[in-house]
Amino acid sequence: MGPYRDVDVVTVDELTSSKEDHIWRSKSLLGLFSIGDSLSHEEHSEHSEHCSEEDKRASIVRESMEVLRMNDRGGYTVPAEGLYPFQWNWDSAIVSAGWAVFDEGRAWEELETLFSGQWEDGMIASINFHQFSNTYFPGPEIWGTPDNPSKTSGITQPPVAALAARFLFENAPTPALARAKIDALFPKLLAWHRWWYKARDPENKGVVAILHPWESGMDNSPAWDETMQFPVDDLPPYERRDLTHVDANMRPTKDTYDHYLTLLYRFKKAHGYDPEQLYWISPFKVTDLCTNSILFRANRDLRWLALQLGKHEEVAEIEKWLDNGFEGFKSLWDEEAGLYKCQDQITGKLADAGISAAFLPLFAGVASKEQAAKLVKNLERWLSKVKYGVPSLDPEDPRFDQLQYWRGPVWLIINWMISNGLRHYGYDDLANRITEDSIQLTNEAGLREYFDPVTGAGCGGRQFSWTAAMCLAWLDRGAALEMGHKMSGPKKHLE
Ligand SMILES: O=C(O)[C@@H](CO)O[C@H]1O[C@H](CO)[C@@H](O)[C@H](O)[C@@H]1O
Repeated sequence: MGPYRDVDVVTVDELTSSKEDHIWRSKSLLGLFSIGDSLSHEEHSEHSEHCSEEDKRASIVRESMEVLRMNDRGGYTVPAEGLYPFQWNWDSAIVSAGWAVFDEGRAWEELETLFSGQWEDGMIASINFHQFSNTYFPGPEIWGTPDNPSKTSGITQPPVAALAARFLFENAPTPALARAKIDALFPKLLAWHRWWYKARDPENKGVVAILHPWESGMDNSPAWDETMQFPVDDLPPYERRDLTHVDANMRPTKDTYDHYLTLLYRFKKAHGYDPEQLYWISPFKVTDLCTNSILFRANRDLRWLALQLGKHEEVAEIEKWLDNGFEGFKSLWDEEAGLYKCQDQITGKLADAGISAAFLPLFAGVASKEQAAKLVKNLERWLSKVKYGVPSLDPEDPRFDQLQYWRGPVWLIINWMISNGLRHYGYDDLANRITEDSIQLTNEAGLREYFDPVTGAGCGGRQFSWTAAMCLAWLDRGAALEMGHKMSGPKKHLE
């Protein structure tokens, strides 16, 4: 039994001693997306010297709501028109928190639609293909998963959904609705988490493997440069669509795409995406920090939900995952670098790249105070080299590229997770710097997919759903709630 049994936020202190439970317990009462992380609307007013800044944020809130409505395809939200025309897994989970700020019913619907594509074995795929589109490659005809026509991709993405479900449940203006929704959703969330351990940790390492860079969500990260060295197969000719929407210098190379597709075709042709086989045959098998940090954090939130629902057997099952995960994370710590690293499960080697996911164990709550101090030292060094944090790669790494997708630019969803983690460990000043940078980036460049950490320019897709959701649920939550309140009449204030 873990010492975290009676508290609702797990930190290393709670896993190793119960001395500081009361501190974390009171912090946790502040809620998930708002753990002191956003300045409230009032604080914004006090701190803002210029009225125009406030007006700017009000217009960003309006635009964020419009972007979600514009990208709404009826029950699900596409990440961006044209570039990503289907329902993506972790995008949708983040986006549901954005909807929750002004449309409670629609927020639950986002998660329900995501789980409507759940595989029999519990997996939630990286992409749900609800409607036809020819603006994205590879689409359903290429994936060819066992459903005919293919309803989903054949791989997964970081399990953010339990975090989002807790956020929706805990902050629900209509508790009875939330209870009914969570009663139905909980078994599906649990089945997905069980799938992770069964399909991706059959050797009981405590940490799970990803089998494709697309599963990490950080698709083009230098952390995969070495692990992607396997030879590519003879591939059917293919035509990329991403380059018709976004500059080639912001997207992965042809060689990288050849590797992505080699994995896809091997998984499809030889093994029909059978997870029990994929784990053993994939030439790419990595312990990814992003996935594992999110899974650990999601287990904490799933445990919290299980406690609310009185599901004690399930609580015990989840606590076992947390205990094993805590042990598993130890193999990912690089003491010399003072960073967590991804690990190649085939060679056992830690990746040579320091990536932004190195700081996500703070979000998971799995780092010790000593490890947190070392991470912070690295983070401060990174931030001293760029104007806007947090770059997706150490700016002193020779591979750093301020425009290339996941090889330098800033993503707001990662900023939120890092700043949230920093606050848990008491690094409020650093968390504020990241929050402020995120505000400046959206002020200057709008709701872009990602941002140049050196110039602040917007990159990738425009009117991007998860960036809009991060403004609504994190950066401008106070203002968004107020605006939502005016639009839809009185409802319970969430803070
Ligand atoms: O580039 C792509 O085609 C897709 C493949 O899943 O990934 C990007 O785009 C997806 C949609 O926003 C994200 O979920 C991923 O994390 C990544 O940034």
